[in-house]
Amino acid sequence: MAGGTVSADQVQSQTQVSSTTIFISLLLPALLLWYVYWKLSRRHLYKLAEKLPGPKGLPFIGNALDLTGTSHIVFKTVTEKGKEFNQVIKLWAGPKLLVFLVDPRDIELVLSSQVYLEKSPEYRFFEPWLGQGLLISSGQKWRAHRKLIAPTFHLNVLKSFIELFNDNSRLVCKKMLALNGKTFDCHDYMSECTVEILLETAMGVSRKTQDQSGFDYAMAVMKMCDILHLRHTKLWLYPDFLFKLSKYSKLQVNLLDKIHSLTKKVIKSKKEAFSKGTRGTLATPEFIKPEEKQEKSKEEKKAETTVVEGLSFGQSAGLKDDLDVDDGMDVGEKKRLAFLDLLLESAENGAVISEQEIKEQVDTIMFEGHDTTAAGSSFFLSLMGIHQDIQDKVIEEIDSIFGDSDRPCTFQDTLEMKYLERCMMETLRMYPPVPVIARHMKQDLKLASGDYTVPKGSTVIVATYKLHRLESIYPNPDKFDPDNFLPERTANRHYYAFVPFSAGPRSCVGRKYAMLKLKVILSTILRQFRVYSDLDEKDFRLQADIILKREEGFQIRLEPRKPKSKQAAAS
Ligand code: HEM
Repeated sequence: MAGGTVSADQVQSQTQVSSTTIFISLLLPALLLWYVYWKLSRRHLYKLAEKLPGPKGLPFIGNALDLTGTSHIVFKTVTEKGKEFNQVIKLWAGPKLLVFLVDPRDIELVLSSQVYLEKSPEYRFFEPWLGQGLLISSGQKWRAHRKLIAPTFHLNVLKSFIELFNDNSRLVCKKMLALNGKTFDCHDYMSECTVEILLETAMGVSRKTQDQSGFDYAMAVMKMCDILHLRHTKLWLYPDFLFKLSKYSKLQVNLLDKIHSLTKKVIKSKKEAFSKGTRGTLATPEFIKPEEKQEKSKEEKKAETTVVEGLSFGQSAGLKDDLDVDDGMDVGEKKRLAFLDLLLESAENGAVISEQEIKEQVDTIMFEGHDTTAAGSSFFLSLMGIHQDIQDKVIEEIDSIFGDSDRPCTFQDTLEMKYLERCMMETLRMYPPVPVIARHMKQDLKLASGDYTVPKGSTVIVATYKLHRLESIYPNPDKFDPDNFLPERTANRHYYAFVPFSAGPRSCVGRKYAMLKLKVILSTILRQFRVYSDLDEKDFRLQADIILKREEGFQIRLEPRKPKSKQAAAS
C-alpha cells in the first residue's frame, strides 16, 4: 500500500501496543491495591511482631540471608544468632514470620494445647512423599488416624518384637565385625538396620520375602531430606513452579520413585499374606514368650515407679500421653495388632482408612521410624567413642546383666539398663534427632515467659536443640553428662525442658518403640565391641536436614571385646 495509508500489520501492532498498555496500566494499580490490602490485613501480625526480640533484617527479604550457605553453615548461623536472645526469637524469612520458643513454660503452652495442633505450611513440602500421613495431617483425619495407630505401638505389641530386634542387632554386629577395626560411618549401618527392623516389625514383612532394598531406601530418604531442607531454607525454592524448574525437582521424582517402590512392595506382600490367611498373629499378646508373662519381678515393679528410669521411654517425668494408656494392663487381656496388620484389617472391615491412606501412613512410619533412630544411635556410638570413661560404666552395667552369656536380650534386661538409658537420654538432649518442631498459629498466643504475644498467622518453632542446652536448666549444658538424668536431677526440672519426642497430643507415636529398639541394638553392639572415635565433639559439624546429623559422617572404630569375667578367666 502506498503513501499515507497504514498497513494491516501496523494496525495490528498498534492494537497490540495499546492493549498491552491498557493491560499494564490496569495490572499495576491492581497489584498496588492487592499489596496495600495484603499489608493492611497483616497489620495485627506486624504490630505484635514488632515487640518480639530478634536480629535485624533487610527490607523485603528480612533475615533470609542468614539461611544461605550449606546446611552446616545455616545451622551454625541460626544457633549463633540465637545465643544473643533469651526466651523468644523472631526471624523474618521474606514475608514469613518465624517465632522460635526456648522457654519450657512457653513450649508447654504450644505442645500441650488442643488448639495449636496444625503443622506449619513448610510441612507441605513433604506431601509428594508422605501425602497426608500422621506427621503432617490435621483436623478430623489426623485425630481418627492417631487413635487407630497409637495402640499399634503399645508396650504389649513392642514386647513381641524383642526377638526381631535381637536378630537384626546380631546381624549388624556381624557386618561390623567384618570391618576388622577399620574406621567407618556407623550411620550407614544404623540406617540399614533400622529400616530392616521396621519392615520386619511394624510392617510384619518377613526377611525371606524382602530383597536388599533397605539400604537403597535409606540412602534415598537421606537425599530426599537434603532437598526438603533446601526448600525450607532457600526462599526461591518455596513456590512449586520455581521448584519444578530447578534440577532438584527431577531428582525428587527419581528418589520418590525408589522410596515409594519399597512401600508399595511392602503393602503388596502383606496383602498377599493376608489373602493366604496369614494374619498378624505376631503381635498378639498370646505369642509373647513365656518368660515375659512371668509375675513382675521386684526390679520391674521398681522400674515402673521410677518414672524417668527404666520405663520412661524418653519422656520427661510426669508427662503422660495416649501411648501410656493401659501400660499397666496385664499381658493377654486385650488383643493388639502391629501397625500394618491393624491398618489392613481395619480397611477390610470397611472402616476409617482407605488404600491410599494406608500407603501414606506406611510411608510416614517408614520415614519417621528409621531416620530418627539411625541418627540417635549414631550420635550415641560417637559419644561412647569420645567418652571412654562413660563407656566403661555402660559396659560394666551390661556385663553385670549378661555376664559372659551370649543369650539374647529380653524385655526384663532392658528394664535393668538404667545407666545405658541415661546415656541415651543425654544423647537425645544434646543431639535431638528432630532439632525443631514447627506449628502454624491459628490464634494469638500470649507467652508465659514474658510480655510477648505470638501473632496468629505466624509459624512457631519449638527450638528443641536450644532448649536442651539452656544453662539455666542444664548446668554446663555442652558437657555430655548422663547424670543429668538421675531421678533427683529430673525431679525438679520443668516437664517440657526435655522434649526430644515432642510432647502432648502430637507427641511421637514411636517413642517407646524407639527406646526399646535402641536399648536392644546398642547393648548388643556394646556386648561385643568397644567403640573408639578419632574426633572430638568440637569437631562435629552439625547440620539439620530435617533430622540432625553430622556433615562429616559418624566416623567410629570398633574393636571386639570380651566380658570382664571372661577376660579375668583368660588371664
Ligand atoms: C529417636 C527416635 C525418634 C525421635 C527423636 C522422634 C521424634 C519425634 C518428634 C519430635 C515428633 C514430632 C514432630 C513434629 O511435630 O514435627 C515425632 C512425631 C512422630 N513420630 Fe517420632 N521420633 C523417633 C522415632 C520414631 C519411631 C521409631 C516412629 C515409628 C515407628 C516414629 C513415628 C512418628 C510419627 C508417626 C509422628 C507423628 C505423630 C503425630 O503427629 O501424631 N517416630 N517424632
